[in-house]
Amino acid sequence: MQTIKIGIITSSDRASANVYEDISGKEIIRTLGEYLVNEWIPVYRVVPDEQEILEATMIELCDREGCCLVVTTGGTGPALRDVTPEATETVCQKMLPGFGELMRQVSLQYVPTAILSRQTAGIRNQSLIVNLPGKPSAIRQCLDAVFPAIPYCIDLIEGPYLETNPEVIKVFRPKK
Ligand SMILES: Nc1ncnc2c1ncn2[C@@H]1O[C@H](COP(=O)(O)OP(=O)(O)OP(=O)(O)O)[C@@H](O)[C@H]1O
Ligand SMILES: Nc1nc2c(c(=O)[nH]1)N[C@H]1C(S)=C(S)[C@@H](COP(=O)(O)O)O[C@H]1N2
Repeated sequence: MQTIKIGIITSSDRASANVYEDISGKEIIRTLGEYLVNEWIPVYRVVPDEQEILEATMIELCDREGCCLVVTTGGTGPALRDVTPEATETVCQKMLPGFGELMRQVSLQYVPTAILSRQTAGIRNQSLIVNLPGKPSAIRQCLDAVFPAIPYCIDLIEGPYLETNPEVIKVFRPKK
């Protein structure tokens, strides 16, 4: 059986320059490790907020590394250098706007500035790309909201069968 790979991309000028430690990317890896019962390998990159670098990194993780899922953090806001949603839209053939809609709705329970995130998700070939905000606390809040739909989404693009620990998070697969 093929190894399941999941990509994690942190888009942050300061984390990529080692001004601060990348807590958010590591929190994605930790959270997915709690959710999944499958064996999986993280493919982790920390890059500056540069659209070309983000696009190249997403393409590398999807096409060359064969990640079925790529989760990004950071660069989703209105700041001049925030370009993660643009990079995601450029590399994806199909967008899944429901991911951003749900994550913003859930995040509003925590911060009124949740509406400032343009986070989205989309499909590139057989990979699902999901954007999360940069704040470390946003990672678990957003993943807990959307992860129940992710394994079925990956089934639909003929990726690996993801299984979770139901005591941590329950996934939903409509009965065939
Ligand atoms: N990857 C990360 N790891 C740890 N803390 C982060 C990370 N990303 C953001 N933060 C924290 O959240 C705050 C707001 O994040 P935001 O994404 O707006 O940063 P930013 O101003 O775009 O800067 P940068 O791109 O250099 O991270 C940051 O000031 C930092 O304290
Ligand atoms: N759950 C959650 N969502 C959140 C936030 C947060 O702290 N928690 N911060 C908001 C803020 S202040 C901004 S500017 C946007 C974009 O953040 P980003 O540019 O780091 O991706 O995410 C928003 N969404």
